Amino acid sequence: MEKAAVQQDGLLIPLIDFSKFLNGSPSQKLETAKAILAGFQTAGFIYLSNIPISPSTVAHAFETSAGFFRLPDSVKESLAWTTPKANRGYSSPGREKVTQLTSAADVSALRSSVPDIKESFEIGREDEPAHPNRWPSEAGSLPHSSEIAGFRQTMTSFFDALSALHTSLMRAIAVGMGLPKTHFDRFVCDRDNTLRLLHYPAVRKDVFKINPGQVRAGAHSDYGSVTFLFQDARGGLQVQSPGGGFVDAAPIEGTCVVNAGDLLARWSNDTIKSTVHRVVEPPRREEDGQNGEDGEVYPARYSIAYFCNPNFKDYIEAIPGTYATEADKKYEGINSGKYLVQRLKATY
Ligand SMILES: O=C(O)CCC(=O)C(=O)O
Ligand SMILES: [Fe+2]
Repeated sequence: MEKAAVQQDGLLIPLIDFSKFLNGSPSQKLETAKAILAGFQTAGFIYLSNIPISPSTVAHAFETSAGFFRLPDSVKESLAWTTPKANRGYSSPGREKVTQLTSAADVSALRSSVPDIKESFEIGREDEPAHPNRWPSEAGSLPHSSEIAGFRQTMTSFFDALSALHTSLMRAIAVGMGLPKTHFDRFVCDRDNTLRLLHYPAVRKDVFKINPGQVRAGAHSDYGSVTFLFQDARGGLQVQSPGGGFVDAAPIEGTCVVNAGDLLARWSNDTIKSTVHRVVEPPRREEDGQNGEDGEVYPARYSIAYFCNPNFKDYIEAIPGTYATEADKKYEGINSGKYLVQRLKATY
């Protein structure tokens, strides 16, 4: 029986040992697949332990990501995110504004706009000539070369490992639904996924007091099929409970969080949930205020998300078994790529 990773206010997010789906007995495989599907159907979120990506690989990806975000702003800006279709490159929405809060004018500007306090870098699949990734130069002669050594290699191999994990997870969902294990293989083979490095800079604690609406990442649901999310030990991720409040989805070492996105909800005829989540300041800890360890500032938080999608060229209509008759289908079929570009256009 799996454990609960989160259990509060009617939200139960299961913690599932993925190795039992990959390497277990036939009955363990089936039971695990059913638990995964049930987690997506009820919470829209699960935690997976024992994924076939080693903790040292994940740690190395985090170190490499931190090196990227230490690059001079001018270098990062030269790699700026361009278009929803390409969906690759660097974004720094509202960063200066929120971390250098000095004047009353700044405060009121912040009140009215409340930008997310985050910067991100998006990486797509490499074999897409129309939209090349925006890699920083790793030339040894550059002043920042030590920050960025091996960046491209590290991120492309992390992308590859996650795309294999995506295929395995979709197999678990297929088995959970009583479909042939490889049902979704043909929908994920193009690897039209996005690896997003996220950095939430250190921020003064009073920013959150002055503006109660301030968050590190605003409430949203993801767009695609599933998202794999690796978070550091800071905390701050919250998931909406059935009652509408937000519940902490605390980091659990050695796990990754996986959530279903809007396109999978639609694809599943709403049998799977795409649940709203956000990132706020870290939860208050016992030691806060006693030894003044963290002082006036919340330390930086890093996370890495891998957004998975059905192949952009694919036509997405209700998965077999999620409807009894044609009249039960809640949505028209839709092209995956078109749907996702529409959604991205609305955010950027
Ligand atoms: O950083 C996180 O923990 C969550 C990020 C997220 O939800 C997103 O980028 O869609
Ligand atoms: Fe998200």
